[in-house]
Amino acid sequence: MQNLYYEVGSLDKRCYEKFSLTEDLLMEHAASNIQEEIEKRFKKGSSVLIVCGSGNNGADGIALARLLYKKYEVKLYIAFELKSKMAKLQLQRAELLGLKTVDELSSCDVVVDCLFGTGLNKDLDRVSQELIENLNGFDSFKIACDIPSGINPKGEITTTAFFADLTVTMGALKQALYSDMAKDYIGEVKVANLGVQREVYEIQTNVFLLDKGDLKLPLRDKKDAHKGSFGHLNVIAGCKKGAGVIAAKAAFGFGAGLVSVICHDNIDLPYHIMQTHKLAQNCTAIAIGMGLGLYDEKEIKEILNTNLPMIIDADLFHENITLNILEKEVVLTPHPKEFCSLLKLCNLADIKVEELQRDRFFYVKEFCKKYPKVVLLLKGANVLIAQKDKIYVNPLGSAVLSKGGSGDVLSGLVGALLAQGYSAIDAAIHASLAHTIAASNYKKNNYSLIPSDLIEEVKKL
Ligand SMILES: NC(=O)C1=CN([C@@H]2O[C@H](COP(=O)(O)OP(=O)(O)OC[C@H]3O[C@@H](n4cnc5c(N)ncnc54)[C@H](OP(=O)(O)O)[C@@H]3O)[C@@H](O)[C@H]2O)[C@@H](O)CC1
Ligand SMILES: [K+]
Repeated sequence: MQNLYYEVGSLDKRCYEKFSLTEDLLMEHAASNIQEEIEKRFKKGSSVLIVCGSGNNGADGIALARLLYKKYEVKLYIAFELKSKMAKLQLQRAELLGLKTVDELSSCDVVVDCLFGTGLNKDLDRVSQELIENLNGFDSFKIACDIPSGINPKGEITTTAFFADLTVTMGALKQALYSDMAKDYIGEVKVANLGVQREVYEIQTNVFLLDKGDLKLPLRDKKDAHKGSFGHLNVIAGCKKGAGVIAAKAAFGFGAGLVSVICHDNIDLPYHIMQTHKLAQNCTAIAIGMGLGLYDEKEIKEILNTNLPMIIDADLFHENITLNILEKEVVLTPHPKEFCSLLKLCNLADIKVEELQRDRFFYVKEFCKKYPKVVLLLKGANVLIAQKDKIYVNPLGSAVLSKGGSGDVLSGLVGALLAQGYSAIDAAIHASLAHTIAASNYKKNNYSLIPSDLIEEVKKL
């Protein structure tokens, strides 16, 4: 798990004040980290186009040009009149070496984007957009300095952005790199050490980036065990019964000792999954909402009123009945449209999906401020999992999962972990990790996954 920051300007400032490091020194490290990445990948003499803007992102680029000069064929392109004091100083240093700037863009082995970094404070004008689109058209290895130009501090892309193969980000990971919109643009992400180790540079944060190593599987280490030791999940199947059946199968494959589906019609279930008409006496967790459709209000109210661990999904995000349980530690797993509906039900916001996607972190924080016990898992290209003031970002998802039924598998996985005694936040985190890692292990064409494939991959984690 790594720390994420909305802004790092204050961390840079802390370096100057607390460790007596200068801006110049930090910038030298920023540039030399990109130099290292280029030297690892490209042999001497390769051509490197460095495109610089007017601020300190541009200054990083000019410093990089100086570091590469003579070993590589450096083409330094200054796109705008330099404004920052450091950019002017870096250009002076480069010119003293004899390094000349170029007036035209031409395709090179490497393109380094140093147009805008964390200082992007307005929409790109036409000139900047065309410049970025031009660079995107080059068949070069593309490196973004700090953040691909065009992504603003919220992670929003209002017009266009640089398509990086590699982003070398300075000092610490920025939250903006992990918005859904940024996902296609950042490429591989490396953090540059700016003169002190990350442990020293970074301060306490409430936003975290999950990685594969964080996954805790429900492995059974106890030898003296029986099926009751691993809980009993009750899945409430609604009108679209298939959703409940998929969730039940996923839960069984992810370690729940017993799984029952509550359904009033006869359904086709594998022999190891039971069908009942009411909650089992020994039920340890409930999964409800997927495929619910029309329902008997009294029955659903009774189920929601139990104090058992619960995962709530899909149709219930459109129902007032859900408001009654938001003071409890339940797991909610909405996709963006369902979350918009929930925000409206809670009187928090009346927004469209596009607005939510522009500022997912903000709306998740607002919701969790109002309902601090709830664990919210907001689906998306990067899943956000939040409780109270903490947000965990799972960036491991991929388009393989963009299929009907994937969400029902996730509900089953969360339910399985709740049934086995995981806390609500741990169940959401580890189910989401298992779900996304399983999908990334799927070897067939990325359009072909069906829920049973996903469950098979979960079994092999
Ligand atoms: N601080 C440190 O210690 C370290 C900082 N480091 C580096 O500094 C970077 C931050 O530098 P920064 O703050 O100078 O901002 P930057 O991203 O260069 O952009 C600002 C310039 O762009 C302009 N501009 C903005 N939007 C625009 C638009 N849409 N269209 C056109 N112009 C626009 C804006 O113009 P203005 O608003 O002034 O009119 C201003 O001139 C950071 O990402 C990292 O790479 C590292 O070296 C590590 C040490
Ligand atoms: K950049």
